[in-house]
Amino acid sequence: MRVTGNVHNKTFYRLFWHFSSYFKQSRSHSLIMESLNEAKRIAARRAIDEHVEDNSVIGIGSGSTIVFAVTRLAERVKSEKLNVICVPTSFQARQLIIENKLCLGDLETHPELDCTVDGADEVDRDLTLIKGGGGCLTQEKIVASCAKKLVIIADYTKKSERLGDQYKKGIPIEVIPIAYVPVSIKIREHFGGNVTLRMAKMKAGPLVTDNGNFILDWNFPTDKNLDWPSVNETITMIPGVVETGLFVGMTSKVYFGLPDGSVKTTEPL
Ligand SMILES: O=C(CO)[C@H](O)[C@H](O)COP(=O)(O)O
Repeated sequence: MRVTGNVHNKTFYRLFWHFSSYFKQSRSHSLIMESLNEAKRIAARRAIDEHVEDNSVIGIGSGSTIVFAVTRLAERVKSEKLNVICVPTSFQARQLIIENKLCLGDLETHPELDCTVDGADEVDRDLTLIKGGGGCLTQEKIVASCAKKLVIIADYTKKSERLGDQYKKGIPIEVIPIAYVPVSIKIREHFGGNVTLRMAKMKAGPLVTDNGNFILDWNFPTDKNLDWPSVNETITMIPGVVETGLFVGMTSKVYFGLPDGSVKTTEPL
């Protein structure tokens, strides 16, 4: 009887320890998520308040941070009765614009935009960006290239000195499906590093972009001092490459939401 009692006690304490460490971990995970979401929200809000005015055409980026920007934009359009046309950079952005009852435009009717607001996966000290973590880089770059300003909104984890310091998933590159192997080989031979085909989640096979293409993620060598403008140019010239997630010399201003509830802004020198 005593032996059985001890066994029960041990099992009980093991289970107790297991569940309490599980709850501690998931509590700290949700605290981090809350802090990141709050940082995204304040950055998005400031950017929309400072860059959107009546009668403007705004590019709407993709990702999780842009959701906060669209929410704020919808609030302002409603309360201030603003006339704003929104040009999406992805299917997700299009849905956000429609769900928030904003006015949907496109590049055929509005080829010149006042401003594009978008997120980023990483922003280095020169405001060179890695974008495309969500697979929407090509339309994001096209829309940004048509705007007078590209305003980036991000939480504090996206800020880095050099690309690759924070974002470890590599540089996304959109490719025509038949070309994914030769493009991967050429990038590896030219610059080194590792190139992987991005796979879909909840669907067998590769991820297919809004444009019907594939995404390669290039984990570039971090021990070399890569010159991003020339890297971008070289990769873009490889037949089969549609666009890279490297945004060089395009950023007008970055809004970083910080953990203390403030927003740090950075502009090109
Ligand atoms: O480039 C993007 C999508 O292709 C996003 O802007 C980037 O991935 C940032 O996303 P999030 O706001 O979720 O951090």
